Amino acid sequence: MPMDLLAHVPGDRGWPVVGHTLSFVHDAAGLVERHRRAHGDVFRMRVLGREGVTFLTPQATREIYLDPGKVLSSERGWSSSIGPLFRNGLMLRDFDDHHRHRRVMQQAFSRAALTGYVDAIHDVTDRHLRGLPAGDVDVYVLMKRLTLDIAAEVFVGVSLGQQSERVNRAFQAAVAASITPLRVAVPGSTYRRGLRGRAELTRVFGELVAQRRREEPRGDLLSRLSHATTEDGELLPVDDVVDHMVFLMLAAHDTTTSTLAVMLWQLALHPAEQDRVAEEVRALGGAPVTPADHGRLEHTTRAMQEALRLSPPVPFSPRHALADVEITGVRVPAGHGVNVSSLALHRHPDWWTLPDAFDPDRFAPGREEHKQHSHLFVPFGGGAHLCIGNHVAEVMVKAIVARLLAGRRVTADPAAGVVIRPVPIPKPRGPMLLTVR
Ligand code: HEM
Repeated sequence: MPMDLLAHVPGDRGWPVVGHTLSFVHDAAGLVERHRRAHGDVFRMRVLGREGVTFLTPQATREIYLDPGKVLSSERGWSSSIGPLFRNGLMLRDFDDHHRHRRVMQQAFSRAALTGYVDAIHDVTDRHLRGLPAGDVDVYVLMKRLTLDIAAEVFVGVSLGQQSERVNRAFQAAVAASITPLRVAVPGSTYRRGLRGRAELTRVFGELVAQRRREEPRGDLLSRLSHATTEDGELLPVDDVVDHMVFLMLAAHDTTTSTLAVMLWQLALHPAEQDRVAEEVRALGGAPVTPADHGRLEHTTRAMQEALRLSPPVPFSPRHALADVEITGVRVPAGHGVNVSSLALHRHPDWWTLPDAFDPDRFAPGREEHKQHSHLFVPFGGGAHLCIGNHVAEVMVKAIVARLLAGRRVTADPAAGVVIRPVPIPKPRGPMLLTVR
């Protein structure tokens, strides 16, 4: 029997072969909470074939994200779930290679680029929501369509039109495949559908990158990335741009959809909070939301933070120890996983008042619960892999909420019993119905 190198870490190895994977997929929050209650803030788990240590303290989160010894691989951490499906994306690169690609990609996330995206986001949102009829609507479905259209027009620079449904299906198949426990491409399997979806996305983006390179640079993200250059003044190979774009769709689309759905749902359940947001967004007078407006939209900002706290779109950040490492004094031997969990940290009872309650004022001056530690509230991660799209996400979420709530009111039935499955990216298990008036 091989030596158990994690014997010093509390916890167990779960079921034979699958470990804790099934509980993780079906109830990740419950699984982590059960482990926390039984073992404290550091415990072992075995998920999707990776055996590792999960840390639930902000200090450990800081040490893991900053990784001063450069021994924690994001690529190896993420590849067991999204690897073949979202290969070579920025999060699936490490150290110098990651740094080189991130510098190139940064050109598509500069302040000037963001300014260009703002108007386009506003236009698509306006077009979508202008004709929204009063009545019941599934807010998750509505937001998913809207963010996909934004991704198509603002990021890809095309109206995907008839291709839109196919691209969306291909994309969803790839996302679903990323957490399926059965990771072999047998006919009819989720994993095989995912690999086919990936192939379809590669084809569509391959054609688009070639097209952008034949054209003059334009304002969309794909064009910026297609024309971005390395320090030596060279363009990235087409395959790299395609891999980055497919990954960006993953990183940008379901994350903002989930944030918007949770935020609007909570505002529907909390009319007084909705009033405060509505008053602020009406004061904008229909102008596009820009990064400069964030100061004026303080209630909107807190409501967004609270949605990100309760339902972080990236609930876990897995890493893989390439060498022996000590995190907050706990030894993790080389070859094992290391997990950060914003999902658990954001509701940790030692740090937050009534952690399950929607209470945006916990972020307000005077309380600022999130400031107890630099790495307690980490919806966008930290360190070298900090979300590159955080400003885009913020503008997008606020622009959509502003457009929706400036002239309308949303309500929801508190007894509807909406349950959100947190992994891989939060999604309601059934309809998430809002009544729009
Ligand atoms: C509310 C929305 C979003 C949330 C909560 C979010 C969260 C995150 C988190 C936590 C990470 C780091 C994961 C890790 O270290 O393991 C990350 C990385 C990343 N995000 Fe976001 N994200 C959001 C929206 C976006 C958008 C809109 C884009 C692009 C337009 C984007 C692009 C990326 C990219 C490219 C990375 C990888 C960065 C790197 O490895 O250097 N994200 N995101």
